Amino acid sequence: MIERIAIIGMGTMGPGMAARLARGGLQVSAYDVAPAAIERAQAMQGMAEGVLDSLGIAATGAGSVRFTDDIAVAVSGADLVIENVPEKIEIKAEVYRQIDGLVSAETIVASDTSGIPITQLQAHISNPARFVGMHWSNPPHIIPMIEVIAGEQTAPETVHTIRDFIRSLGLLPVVVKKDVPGFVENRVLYALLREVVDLVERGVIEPEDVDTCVSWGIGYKLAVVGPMALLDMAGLDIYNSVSTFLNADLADRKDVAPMVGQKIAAGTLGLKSGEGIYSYTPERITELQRERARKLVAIRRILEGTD
Ligand SMILES: NC(=O)C1=CN([C@@H]2O[C@H](COP(=O)(O)OP(=O)(O)OC[C@H]3O[C@@H](n4cnc5c(N)ncnc54)[C@H](O)[C@@H]3O)[C@@H](O)[C@H]2O)C=CC1
Ligand SMILES: Cc1ncc(C(=O)O)c(C(=O)O)c1O
Repeated sequence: MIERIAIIGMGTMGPGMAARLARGGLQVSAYDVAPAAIERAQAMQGMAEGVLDSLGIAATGAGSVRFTDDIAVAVSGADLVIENVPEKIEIKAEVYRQIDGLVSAETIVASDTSGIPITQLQAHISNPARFVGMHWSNPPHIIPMIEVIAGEQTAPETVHTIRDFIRSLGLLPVVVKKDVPGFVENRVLYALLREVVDLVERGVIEPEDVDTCVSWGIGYKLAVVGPMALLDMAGLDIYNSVSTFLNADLADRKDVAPMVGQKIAAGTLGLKSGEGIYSYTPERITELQRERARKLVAIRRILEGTD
């Protein structure tokens, strides 16, 4: 039974995850190596709780989030540790080395990796049978789908425990059957992102217009009709006809588009640096976060039939 959870890494994903798990009645310990990240995560709890209220997610039991700057305190007695540090194998491996001697043989260690194969990650931990991929989607307190991925050495019961645990929280587990890079969600997303970056780079369309095209075209529709169901809605004959001339013309570069490297070299990373594809003032960032949360909540409530 999972009751005590440690989250290692309180950056973009950790704070919302902590709030959502606490709302499910869990005792959450939240740790980060950077004191500023802990402070920011503490400050964000109120906002995340407000969003959970507006989603109509009632508290099940007396869950809590306790912040600590000591990893040993964080993982002590944990039934589940969720590693949530940057997407670099060496950083994740160092965390596994640190927690290895601190957790029990029963503790499940899960990684929120966006797509590093679980088989590669579990090579760095002494109990790989209890190691599993648990890939949340951003913002994690709002998006209900979580991918569950086994590596070659993950025990089937570890996958079942995490899948059932996610379900018990009222969330939607999707078990990915093969440990492919990017799993499923990010393979689909990155196929789309490669194409839109290529279209903008080639001057086919402006960034604002591609956002309108995707959000109000396929994006809006896909929230209601999944891509496999969409094939039936359009007709497989249409898909076949379009694919015969279009597939050969789609972006297929193996490296990352130069536009992205140029922006990173200029220090323009997106919201976190105030400029990326678009420019943002600090006020606009706060406004956007509120507006996006409000709209995602409204759409989710409609899709769930609660509004
Ligand atoms: N940002 C996103 O949209 C999503 C990210 N992910 C994945 O989740 C993981 C975390 O991503 P983000 O939250 O975006 O990263 P982030 O860079 O925003 O935050 C990572 C946090 O880890 C902390 N950290 C670094 N080394 C540490 C260590 N040794 N011990 C403890 N804390 C440490 C950093 O101080 C930072 O606060 C990555 O694997 C990422 O690929 C998964 C889903 C969505
Ligand atoms: C750009 C990007 N990359 C990775 C992820 C992820 O799920 O790991 C996301 C996300 O939205 O969650 C993302 O937007």
